Amino acid sequence: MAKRTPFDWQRAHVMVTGGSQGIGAAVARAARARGAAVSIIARGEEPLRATAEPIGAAWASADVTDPDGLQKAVDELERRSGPCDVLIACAGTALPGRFLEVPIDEFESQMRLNYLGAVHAARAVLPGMVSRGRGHLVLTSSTAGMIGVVGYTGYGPTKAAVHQLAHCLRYEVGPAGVTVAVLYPPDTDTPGFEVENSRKPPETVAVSGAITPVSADVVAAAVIAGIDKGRHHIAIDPLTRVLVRAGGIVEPIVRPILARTIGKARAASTAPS
Ligand SMILES: CCCCCCCCCCCCCCC[C@@H](O)[C@@H](N)CO
Repeated sequence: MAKRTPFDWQRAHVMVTGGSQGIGAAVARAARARGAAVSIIARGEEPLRATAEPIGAAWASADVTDPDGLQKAVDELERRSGPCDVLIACAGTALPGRFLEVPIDEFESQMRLNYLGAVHAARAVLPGMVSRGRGHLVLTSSTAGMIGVVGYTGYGPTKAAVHQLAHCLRYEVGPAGVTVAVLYPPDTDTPGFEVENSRKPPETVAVSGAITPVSADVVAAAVIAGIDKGRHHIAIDPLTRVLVRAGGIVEPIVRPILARTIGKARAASTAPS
């Protein structure tokens, strides 16, 4: 079998959406450390500047839910640092809660940001990648996009949608030389995770406990290794790796185990003290 040519980071222009903090910022730093030209896109100018300037990255402020604004930012960054070779779509949020207690607009806002934000980012860079016959897209799903997790009725479907987007898109752009990869981070220690934790129902905390949170740098290192190896699936922890491999076979096995954990957590949280 022909040996893969290692990815040439030194000649690459890497763009990261949601790049001003958390996983996005860690990925930007890791790509920069490999010698890539890095551009980061996020909404707030101050956090962007604070992340970009110390590592010598370019930045542009844009909201990934606004396709026109995002396209302008991508065009500007491509004028500055050359065509985008790698797009890592990290912008996203998780707003857990019980289905009937989550405000209805949060279902829509999470779908707009997590799913449509990935769609808009991919559409902004794909015409160029396809015409050049090369490129890497990394779209961020989640462990919670692979398996139903209690308390994530608003979030999980957005990440399942990202997973499906990548699978459908790969058929179209793979033959043109573009690799479409899906990243499945478990709980990751980021500023967003602190906010998420503050609103998790106890049963979500109980189930999430099955996987120990990882650092954003660990996720970033997995992204870099995944691109180096041309992987289509980038999972970090062993449990998520099993879920990614086994997909639908695992769900019926896992469901009764999770149901017991949830039952115990509910009973403990409603027991009189
Ligand atoms: C023997 C099988 C047990 C299976 C247990 C599966 C538990 C799965 C726990 C998933 C935790 C949720 C992961 C969400 C991760 C992030 O996407 C989220 N925190 C966003 O910030």
